[in-house]
Amino acid sequence: PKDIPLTLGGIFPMSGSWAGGVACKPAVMMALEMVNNRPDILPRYHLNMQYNDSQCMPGLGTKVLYQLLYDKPTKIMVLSGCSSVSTFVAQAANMWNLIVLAYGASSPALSNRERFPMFFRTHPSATVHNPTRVKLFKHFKWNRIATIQETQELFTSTIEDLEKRVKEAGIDIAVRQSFLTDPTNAVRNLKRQDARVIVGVFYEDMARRVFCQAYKEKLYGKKYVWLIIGWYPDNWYRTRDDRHNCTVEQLEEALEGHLTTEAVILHQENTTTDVGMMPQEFTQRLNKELNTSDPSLITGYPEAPLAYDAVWALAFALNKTANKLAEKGMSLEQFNYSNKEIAQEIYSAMNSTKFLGISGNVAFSSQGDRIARTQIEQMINGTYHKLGYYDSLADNFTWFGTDRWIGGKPPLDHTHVIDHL
Ligand SMILES: CC1(C)CO[C@@H](CC(=O)O)CN1
Repeated sequence: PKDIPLTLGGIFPMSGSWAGGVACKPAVMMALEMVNNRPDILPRYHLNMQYNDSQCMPGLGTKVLYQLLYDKPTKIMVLSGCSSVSTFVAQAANMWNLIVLAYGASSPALSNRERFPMFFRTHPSATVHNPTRVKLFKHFKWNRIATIQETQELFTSTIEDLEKRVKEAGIDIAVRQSFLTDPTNAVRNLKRQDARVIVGVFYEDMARRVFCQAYKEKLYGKKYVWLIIGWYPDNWYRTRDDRHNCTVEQLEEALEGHLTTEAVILHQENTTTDVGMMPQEFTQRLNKELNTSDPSLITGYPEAPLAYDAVWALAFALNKTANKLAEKGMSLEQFNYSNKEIAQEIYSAMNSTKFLGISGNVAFSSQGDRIARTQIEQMINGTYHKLGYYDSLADNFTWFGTDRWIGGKPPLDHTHVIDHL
């Protein structure tokens, strides 16, 4: 019987810059219930969780971690959300030999085994877009690229990673612009420097200002292509926003034809998974839990599969560890904060994670990053259309050929003589 308790620590952002805990906590609870009902997984153990709210703030998140550490019983692993909190929690928890598993952290800075020796995340790093961007540059023979970014660490490290990858591919980032809150000059400079293929990385509120400025500078249409992030909420450009003075129609005109990349974090086929239910069933049950008419308006709803799969990842890893320890006459309940040996066993079990979850295949890179597929879309007549997928691990590029261009063909990456004819 599952009568030995194992307790997880849970840190959830219930408010703040990314309140993803609102949808991710229910997903975690659902997974715990499912795992605890599986006699074949951790047959002797019952998984419990003590948790608290970080408000997506690193200081409060750290305080929550210390409370979890000092409150009995001993925690065996910690689940975390926001990048800013995970950056603090993953460094501190390591001092107590705790693995940290993040379901909502996208910052590229977290891909660093020196700083975060026992960190894993089911949420892909923001750099997951970059191999796909390079694949698109090659597909369209674009060798001269421009970038524009909001000055946030998340976007700075994403562009740095992109620069590394384009250099390897013999592609040149000829124009780089950044802005803090007002993109006017940055967009104007893109126009002056004849940017044509433009990668833009910023949060959605800034995206509205960028494209209002792009409209005014006429930095759109048949000679240009923008590649931006695909995880903004649908109709993000229709949101009322007094920080720019463009109409929705003007934004739509500037946005026509742009491309987006985003990680696929919900398994596309409704097939059986290794995690107790099919994707559609998960969505139905989560919608019921969240009890709202439009769950897609709840922050963290897209990431809920990542939180659900995080619990299964740790359950499979703890199960593997329990079996390994039994061979040595040891057991999981012997884990404590000064026991490196058991922590090392859990770490290597996490490293070899591989299962089909609600969010698709779950596996981690050597730096603990989620390995994920990306999907490519294009805005055509105001709505997003799927253009293809890219799996960088297998270098598998699926292209539907459904891309449509204002000038009837893809734009060139720089001025050609024929432009003037
Ligand atoms: C795709 C997004 C919105 C990126 O930010 C993540 C939050 C974070 O990285 O702090 C959540 N998921």
